[in-house]
Amino acid sequence: MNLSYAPSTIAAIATAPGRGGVGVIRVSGRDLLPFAQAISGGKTPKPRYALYTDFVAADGSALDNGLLLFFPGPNSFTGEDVIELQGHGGPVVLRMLLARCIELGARHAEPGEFTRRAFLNDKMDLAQAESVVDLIDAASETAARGALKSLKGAFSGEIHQLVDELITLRMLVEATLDFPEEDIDFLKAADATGKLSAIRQRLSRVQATARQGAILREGMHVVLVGEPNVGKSSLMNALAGDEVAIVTDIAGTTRDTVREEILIDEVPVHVIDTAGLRDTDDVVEKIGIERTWQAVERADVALVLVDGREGITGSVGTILARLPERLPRIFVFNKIDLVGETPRVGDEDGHEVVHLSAATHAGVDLLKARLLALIGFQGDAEGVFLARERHLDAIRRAGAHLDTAAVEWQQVEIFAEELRLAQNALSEITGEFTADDLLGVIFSRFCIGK
Ligand SMILES: Nc1nc2c(c(=O)[nH]1)N(C=O)[C@@H](CNc1ccc(C(=O)N[C@@H](CCC(=O)O)C(=O)O)cc1)CN2
Ligand SMILES: Nc1nc2c(ncn2[C@@H]2O[C@H](COP(=O)(O)OP(=O)(O)OP(=O)(O)O)[C@@H](O)[C@H]2O)c(=O)[nH]1
Ligand SMILES: [Mg+2]
Repeated sequence: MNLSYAPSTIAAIATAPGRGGVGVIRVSGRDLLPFAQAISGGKTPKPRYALYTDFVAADGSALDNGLLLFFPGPNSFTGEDVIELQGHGGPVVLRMLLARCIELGARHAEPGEFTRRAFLNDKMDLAQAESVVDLIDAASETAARGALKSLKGAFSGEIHQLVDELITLRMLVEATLDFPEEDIDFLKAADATGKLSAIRQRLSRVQATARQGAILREGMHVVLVGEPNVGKSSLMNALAGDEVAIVTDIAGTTRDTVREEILIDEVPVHVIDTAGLRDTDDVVEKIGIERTWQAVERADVALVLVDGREGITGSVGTILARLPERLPRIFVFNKIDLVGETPRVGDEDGHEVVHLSAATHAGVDLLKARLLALIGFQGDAEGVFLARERHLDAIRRAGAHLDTAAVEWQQVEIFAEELRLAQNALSEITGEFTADDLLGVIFSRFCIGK
């Protein structure tokens, strides 16, 4: 498929670093039967059956014993011959086995190279290859189930269906290009715009599902900001359900940023507690406050905490002035227990507010629900397949081309061109229309051995 691709034999430890019951080395390449015979001391493995054997060094001495699996291509994970050595899971043993594989002519696999080969050999498309990593990295059960759906082709199937419908419509439109006099009547008779709008609607449904999937995968970064002593660390602990940050009544308790990943309804949320913002001469506190601003730069949502008894004061205004305009924020009126208020959410003076008590946890659930709503998570993860920002971007571009096509359909050449561009954008998702350098970026983010 790709001529620059030279299929040398690659090998890597496939199991996680460290000690484990069993450790697996994976080897992929062409014609690996001699390799299997060499490492097993002359045995011939039966394809796809476990062979219990010594793994032997060049001098015939045993390096380890374990199970050898031989998957002759194309019926393997990569589509090439694959050998698995399932040995004892110690780092030293595995290093010795890997060194032996290198001695037998393999080279160290690059990150993602096994999956890349699976992609290049048409064992899976690009969205499926990406879902392999997403499955491994899944932060929640729902995310893992969604990733497996994508791995099994649910997302790719939706995209292929859309592409097929686009191709059918394009054939119709391109055919009329040959008969310019009757083109518009012809397109009307064939209900080209009706077909286009059906495709647009299907795309919108896929987009909505993919968006939920991307949220499940990527989660959000929430930063807690406010003046000292308003209860940021207390809220951090309430969200985490654990004493992760130090709480005292001394202003300036938190000096460094404290991070914790929590799940809200299966959505991974990275919560960042920060040093309270004020003018100070304390050198350490100054550095802490600098870090607060750095965390703000990278956040998706800011929770601006205020003491509920004081509300949004002038010094809060100074903080707000420095928040990036793009950053969505929720004002948290904390310590309502001290004034006997009940928790509530709402819109006050154009600000989204939540009144709660970090100390008693009253209202913390309301805050969690607002956070999910803010990033557009709809709570129902049933049927969601995992997707990435890259996919959403491609879907958005395809949608924009379809929208232009719908407006310009009477200019048949533009109509045809916009349909073609929409199809290309969608094909980037499955990798039929993807530049090599993008593939490099995608696979380099895999771990070694995958
Ligand atoms: N031991 C082991 N476990 C593993 C993997 C592996 O590589 N080795 N996997 C690595 O990710 C995952 C499973 N993925 C796999 C995907 C395809 C094939 C395979 O042999 N496919 C052939 C035959 C299919 C069949 O018999 O139906 C093929 O596609 O032609 C194997 C593993 C998870 N568990
Ligand atoms: N009654 C009551 N006290 C609270 C509440 N939240 C925090 N506090 C108290 O307020 C004080 C300051 O809380 P922290 O969570 O350390 O405040 P902070 O914003 O992290 O402060 P710095 O780290 O100094 O910026 C502590 O004595 C907390 O027990 C609340 O909801 N109700
Ligand atoms: Mg604190």
